[in-house]
Amino acid sequence: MGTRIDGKKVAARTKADLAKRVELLKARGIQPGLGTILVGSDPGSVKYVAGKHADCAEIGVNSIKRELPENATFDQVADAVRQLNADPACTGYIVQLPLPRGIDENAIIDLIDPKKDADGMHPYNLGELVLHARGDIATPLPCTPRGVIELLRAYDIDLDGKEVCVLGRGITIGRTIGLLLTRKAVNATVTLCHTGTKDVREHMRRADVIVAAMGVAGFVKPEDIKEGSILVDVGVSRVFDEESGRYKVKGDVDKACYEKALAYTPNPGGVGPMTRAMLLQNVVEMAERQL
Ligand SMILES: Nc1nc2c(c(=O)[nH]1)N[C@@H](CN(C=O)c1ccc(C(=O)N[C@@H](CCC(=O)O)C(=O)O)cc1)CN2
Repeated sequence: MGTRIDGKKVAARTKADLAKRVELLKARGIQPGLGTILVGSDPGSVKYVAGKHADCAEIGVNSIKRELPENATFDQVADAVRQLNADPACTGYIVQLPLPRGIDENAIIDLIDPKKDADGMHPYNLGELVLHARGDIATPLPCTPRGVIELLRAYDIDLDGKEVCVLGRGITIGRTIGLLLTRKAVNATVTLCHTGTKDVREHMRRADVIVAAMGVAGFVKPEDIKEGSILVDVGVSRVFDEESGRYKVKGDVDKACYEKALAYTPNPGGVGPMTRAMLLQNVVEMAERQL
């Protein structure tokens, strides 16, 4: 059985460290404040946003909440974005994704002030990431990819020279994690697989590390992975559980794979808590840049 990589534990340690940094910021007259824009009432999004504010309270960051109805227009969402851009109490903010159907997410993300882009998803910040393969980077990094890398680092898993197979081309991780994994400091080789990939199982079998982010419950099977691989499960599906009579989060990795793996992130309890911790880290770093 591979090592279980405990995202909750690493996230708790990260938050404890961030709480100290927030104290230092406050002592120097800077109060960080995280804003969230939530449009509609998707139960997952409502829960994630509530979690973000609970995290803020835990480490001493102020919360600014903007909620809009499911039928909000593009202009109403854009107005909320412009207000947070202009609000000095808001040092960083996010627009919770997905937005209701019909609202152009990319056009909304474009309107975010890159200096307040706590998700690291604005085209300017993604462009900075493309440009800076080496050295330090002073722009916010996308939270989920950063969370994956920090989580593996916390378990001394060195990605230098490793073959990483990424499954899924979504904006929160699939499209962006390669930019972080291929930075000189990480030095991994990345293959991005998606619905157009011819033999995805062949790619998985070759990989040292699989980052599964497709949202297809149990997609990665034991016969698809090599002995001693590292499995990072980011996929989220809500599947009805007959035993408890409730919907439960199921990842992309079939639990039977854990026997064959060197290490694996459980789901839930792996990358999710790190996504939240990295959002706070971005907020704290953005505030520290004001010093
Ligand atoms: N603007 C953004 N929207 C979305 C992002 C994002 O990073 N920025 N990512 C996801 C949702 N997300 C954060 O927003 C997120 C997802 C999951 C978790 C988490 O801690 N999950 C728990 C399980 C929780 C459950 O039971 O449902 C876990 O994995 O242990 C945190 C944040 C899409 N939208």
